[in-house]
Amino acid sequence: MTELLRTEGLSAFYGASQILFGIDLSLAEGRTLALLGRNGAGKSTTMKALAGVIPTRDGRVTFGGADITHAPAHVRARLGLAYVPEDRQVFPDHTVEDNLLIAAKTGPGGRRDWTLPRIWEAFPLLVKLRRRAAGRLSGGEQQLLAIARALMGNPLVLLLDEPSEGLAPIVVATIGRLLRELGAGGATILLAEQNMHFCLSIASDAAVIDKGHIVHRDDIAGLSANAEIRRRYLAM
Ligand SMILES: Nc1ncnc2c1ncn2[C@@H]1O[C@H](COP(=O)(O)OP(=O)(O)OP(=O)(O)O)[C@@H](O)[C@H]1O
Repeated sequence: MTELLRTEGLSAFYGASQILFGIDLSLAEGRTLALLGRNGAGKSTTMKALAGVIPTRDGRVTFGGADITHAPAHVRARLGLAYVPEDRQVFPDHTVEDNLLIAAKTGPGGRRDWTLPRIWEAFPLLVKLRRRAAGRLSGGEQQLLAIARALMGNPLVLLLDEPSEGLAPIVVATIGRLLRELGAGGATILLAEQNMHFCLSIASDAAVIDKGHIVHRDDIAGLSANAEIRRRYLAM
């Protein structure tokens, strides 16, 4: 298995407050890794540090073998790391279609797997919304659009920060189905989530974060079977 993304001893701060304490993660091509933890555990901070939105104070991040520890966000994006933040950040005044077209580009190594027609095929819900302003979509529709927009850049890795958060169960199920299909199609995904149940049929691997430390690693089935870890770190 080819390792695509790796962190070693990653630490990050907000001002003087240390939030991440030596995070070690490894994501291999074609795998979906769920980064699970409670509210405030450090999931979003890890995703921001990987996306280059906040600086890494200590440690090392490599992507496709290249050291990107101090690379700015736009360089990481160009190398094929696509980040979908918790608040989605679609362009509210642009239509769904324009949001997608703005993001269209050939990926690393000339990848062109994702085009507008293929997005319409994979996201049938977006087809009838194509002329609607993104700001007028529901939260779930915006989440789908944000994932579709990330794919339009033909990335190597998707970083998804809590895609199920705050959404109705039926929408969560739609997003779950989509991520499962992407994974089955060979996508490589890092998925930050509080909701382990959402990850069960999507992720292959799991890492549990608590107070800025990785406290447990397993495959997702192993984590699901580990009542003690779930109770201690996921409150479930
Ligand atoms: N901009 C910020 N400035 C200072 N502290 C922050 C900031 N953002 C987050 N924190 C703190 O960092 C810690 C980790 O937050 P983070 O958002 O990474 O957690 P999380 O696991 O993603 O939780 P959530 O599910 O609530 O998003 C928390 O203690 C939080 O209060």
